[in-house]
Amino acid sequence: MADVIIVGDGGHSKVVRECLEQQGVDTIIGVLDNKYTSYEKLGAQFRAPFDDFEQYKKDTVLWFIAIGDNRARAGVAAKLGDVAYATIIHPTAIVSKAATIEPGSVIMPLAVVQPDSVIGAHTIINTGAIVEHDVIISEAAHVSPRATVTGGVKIGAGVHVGASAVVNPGLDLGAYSVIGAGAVVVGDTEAGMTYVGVPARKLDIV
Ligand SMILES: CC(=O)SCCNC(=O)CCNC(=O)[C@H](O)C(C)(C)COP(=O)(O)OP(=O)(O)OC[C@H]1O[C@@H](n2cnc3c(N)ncnc32)[C@H](O)[C@@H]1OP(=O)(O)O
Repeated sequence: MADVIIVGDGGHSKVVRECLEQQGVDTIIGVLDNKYTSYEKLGAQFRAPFDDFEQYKKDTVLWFIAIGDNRARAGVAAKLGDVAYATIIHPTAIVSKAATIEPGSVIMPLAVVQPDSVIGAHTIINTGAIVEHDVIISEAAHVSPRATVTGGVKIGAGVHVGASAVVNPGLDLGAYSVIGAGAVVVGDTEAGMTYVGVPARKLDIV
């Protein structure tokens, strides 16, 4: 049982906190977000500005960055430096014993992660998403609700797979590429590019 500080107090944070509470292992002691201008107590927890994070660093505390935007999440991880992170797995998620979930990641309700897959640090496997066998996900990625990543896919850092999208087997998604909601990805994606539709095509850059 560890004390956890959550960074971020938006919609994604609400869901993360619910997952952590239902996991029933660790206890949230506070939430940092720059929407707060000073330290305040809220029941058994505190709220405080994120910019004050240095004063909350302790060997006994775990952190969790609950910010939905992939670049922002990665940026906060870089700022926080060498802290320890919680790993959050909702009790209804099915995670293979042969899968690896790196710290700072969350596996949301009803998600599935199959054998020999690796979920990199600060990654979100959102509600009902499926990550099949042998999928390697780098850090700060997001597989959105009900998306399906089929076997042997490689997902680069910061990739966002939109809700209900499908990624065909063995593909390689370049860092920070974005897959639109409902897309079916049939080829590798270029870093930083956005793909939509069935089959998925690169969006023209204006
Ligand atoms: C818990 C949660 O809520 S997790 C949240 C998960 N979020 C998602 O799944 C959202 C994923 N995001 C999307 O699908 C977005 O629409 C994106 C990223 C693909 C595109 O967003 P933008 O860059 O803002 O593009 P924009 O909305 O201007 O659309 C550009 C064009 O692509 C089309 N388009 C946008 N999204 C899609 C899509 N998912 N499928 C097909 N076409 C699309 C638009 O109709 C538009 O076409 P047009 O130029 O012919 O008019």
